[in-house]
Formats: sequence, structure tokens, C-alpha cells
Amino acid sequence: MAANAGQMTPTRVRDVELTESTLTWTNADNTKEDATTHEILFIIGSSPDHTPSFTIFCLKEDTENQTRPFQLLLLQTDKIPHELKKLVITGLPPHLQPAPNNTVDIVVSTKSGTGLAQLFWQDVLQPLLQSASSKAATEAYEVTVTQDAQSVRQYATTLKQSSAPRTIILLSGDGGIVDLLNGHEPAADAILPLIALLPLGTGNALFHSLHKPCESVPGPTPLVLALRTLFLGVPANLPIFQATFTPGSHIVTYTDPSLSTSDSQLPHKQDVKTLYGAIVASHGFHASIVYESDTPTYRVHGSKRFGMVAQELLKISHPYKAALDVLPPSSDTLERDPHDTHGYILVSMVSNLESNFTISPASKPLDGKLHLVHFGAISGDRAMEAMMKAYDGGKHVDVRWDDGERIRYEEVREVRVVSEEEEEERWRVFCVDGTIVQVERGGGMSVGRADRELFRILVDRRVLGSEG
Ligand SMILES: Nc1ncnc2c1ncn2[C@@H]1O[C@H](COP(=O)(O)OP(=O)(O)OP(=O)(O)O)[C@@H](O)[C@H]1O
Repeated sequence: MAANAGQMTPTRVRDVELTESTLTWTNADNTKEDATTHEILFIIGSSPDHTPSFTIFCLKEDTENQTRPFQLLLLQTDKIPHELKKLVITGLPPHLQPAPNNTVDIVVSTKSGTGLAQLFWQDVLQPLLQSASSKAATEAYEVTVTQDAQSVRQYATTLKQSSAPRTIILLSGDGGIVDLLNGHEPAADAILPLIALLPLGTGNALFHSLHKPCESVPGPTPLVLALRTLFLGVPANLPIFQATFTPGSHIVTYTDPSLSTSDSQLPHKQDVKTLYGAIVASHGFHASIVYESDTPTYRVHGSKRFGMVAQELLKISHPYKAALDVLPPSSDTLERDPHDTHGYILVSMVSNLESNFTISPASKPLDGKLHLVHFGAISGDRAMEAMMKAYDGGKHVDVRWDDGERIRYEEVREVRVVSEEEEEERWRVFCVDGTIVQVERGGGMSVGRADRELFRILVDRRVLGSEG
């Protein structure tokens, strides 16, 4: 469907001043208002041959306000403080301008996170794009609003029909990325579509990992950072990995056994051989948390849902029976891990699974390296201790207990996991960027870096500076 919202009229203001990190201004009725510099997105200035005029774009967020969590401010003024000049742009950057040789798509994943993507599109992004454009640009955007769990993949399959440059503004969590990656296989010489990610999911691992060098407390919220990247960012190839599964494996969604089985509760099963991912592939505790927390009942709790399910799983501390083989970066020989049972096997291409959960502290944005994080079938108390240290800047990677048990953390080229003798399906789940795959008894997964890229992604310039 085409977008067609009206343009937002900027508020005329004067006496715009900056004191430390507070922006103040005076309205036409002489009232004074303010915002923090962390709420400023960017400033659109008139072209040099016109009378100077600036529109300051700010986003105020109030997560407690259920009906109006987002407030976009457009302040029009003739003069801005000198310190703000670096935020001035002249309008929509080329990657956001719909043109015969540039397609711009918007994908709104309505069930991501706590379900705010559609409101964000209507109240923030659509008026923002419209107001930043000199013509009615958003009418030329194609908007896909998800109707079901297949919508993003279906959208991705349509991409191969065109070979022109394309920007995809994706309002979702990590699931939207994995769906794009697995719905689209471009021709070898195609111009890779460019993803602009607006983090409206729960964990938003890819977004937080890519923006790690830009995040600070106090500082801009993830959505402010994302909108700055949308307008001011630069494209980079998105490194990905490929997970290959044994025959009989299928993608599955969780069915809460305590709820009565109606049709809508039945698990949806879909055969799978390989999946591309950009974030993590796992088996054990992490995969089980993702699998068992993905219910409507848990989803309403936002990112707390992971912790709630983790508590339950820690009480059980299931020893996952599996064979783990690891290929070090500079070797051609797989090495068998000595453990027969495991608590946590996770291969990560990113540093963070949530903004404050640093699973792989050595991972740098876009470095394309895989790191293994592993522990054996340790007690719930020890697992909890390790997880808490991951929330403390990734200190879990140095944990070692007196009896010799430790967290294994190292760069890897490939990892193979084969689930052994697990009777219950519940303990035979694997996770690729939030997608859950259940394998047959004795089945498993191998993970290594993919030999090609499928998409580019917009990143903050500072990220490219910190590469390598
Ligand atoms: N209208 C819809 N009906 C049913 N399912 C939907 C709909 N829209 C999106 N979904 C599904 O909801 C899931 C949302 O996943 P996504 O990863 O975007 O959010 P999240 O799980 O909250 O965040 P994260 O993965 O970052 O923790 C996806 O599996 C997607 O396919």
C-alpha cells in the first residue's frame, strides 16, 4: 500500500538557545519550552540561496504513556546556536529519496516487541519523512504492514523481481532481519538492498551491537540513534553466517503446554535445511529461553520475558546431551569439546544480545567474526552468576570456578553441535537469530561464516571508524 499521510506543520519558535545539554526556545505565545540535546534528531536547513531557515527535529519519548509514547517536534526558526550547525542537513539523503532508479520500502512488523511499530510509523516516521522532503515523498514509498508471521519473508521473496537500488526501512526486532535474510537470495552481481533498522523488537541485538560505539548513558535513546542513522548514516555490507541443519529439522513456534490446545495454539512446523543469520546461533539454555518466552503471555513483558523464562529454566538446569566440535580460526581440524552435557552453546557474530547484555565483548560491529560462548551442565547458581556478569559488560568470559569448570570463550571458524539421546523435543531446539529450529533425535546444526553477503545496512559513521 502507498503511504499518504499529511505533512506536519512546524511550530514557529524564536530565541533558540543551548545551555550544556538543554535546548530552550520561546513559542509564539511567549511560553518557553525545552528538550535535551539527546532528543534532537537533526536539523534541516534552507538552501544557501534562500533566507536562512532551520527546522529542528526532536523526538520525545514517554514509555509510561500508553496512548502517546512518541512525540515528534518540528521547530522552525531563523537562527540556531553555532554548536548545532554540525547537525544541519539539506533534506532527504539520496537513499531515502524515491526515484525511478531508487526504491524505498517501509516494512512495519506489528507484533515485534510490545507492538509499537505501527504507532511509531504513524506518529513519527511517516510525518518525519514527509516533513523532511520538499515534495510528497512518502506517497512514493511502498509500505508493508505485517499481517502474520510469514509477511516479512513473503515481502523478501518479491525483492528479486527488481535489480534497482533499494532501501528497506525495517521497523522490527531481530526477527525481521532473519526473515529478510532467509526470504531473499539475490543474483551474484545484484546491487544489495540497503536495510535501515528501527529497533522496535525486544532484544534488538543487531541494532545495539552495531550502535555500541554510539550508545551512552545518559544519551540518546535507541530510536533517536536509529533515526539519526536513517538520515545521516552510511551503508556497509552486513556480514552473515550460515547454519545448516540435519534432515528432518523444522522451524517451530512454541506452544505453552499449560494452555488448552486450540488451533491458534498449535505449533507451526516448516521444514528447514539452512538458515542465514547475522546475530547468533545457539543450542541449550539460550535457545530454550528464546523458544519458551515467545508466547503472547510472556511477550507483554517486553525484554523482561527473557529473564522470567530464564528463572524457570535455571530451576531445571537441564543438561543438554550433545557432541560439540569446534574449528579454530587458523585450523582445518575440528576439535571435540570434552563435555558430554552442556548448559550453553552459542556462536555469536555480534557483541550484544540486548543493550546491556554483552555476550561477546571482543566482537566489533561489522567485523564478521564468530565467537563461541560455552559452558557445561553447571548448576543454576553458577549459570546465574555467569549471566549476571554478561549484564556487567561481558565479564562472564573470564569466569573460572575452583573445580576447573569455566566459561569457554574464543573466536571460531565453524561449530558443529549434534544433539544426542534427547527424548523430549523440548531439549532439541536450536536458535538462529530468534528463529527456532527443532531437530530429530541425533540431529544437529553446523555454523560458519557465509561466503557472500545478501544485504547492506545503514550504520553510524563512527562505526566504520571503529571497524577492525
Ligand atoms: N501481524 C503479525 N501476526 C503474527 N506474527 C507477526 C505479525 N507481525 C510480526 N509477526 C512476527 O512476530 C515476530 C516478531 O519478531 P521480532 O524479532 O521482530 O520481535 P521481537 O522478538 O520482539 O524482538 P527481538 O527478536 O529483537 O528480541 C516475528 O516472528 C514476526 O514474523
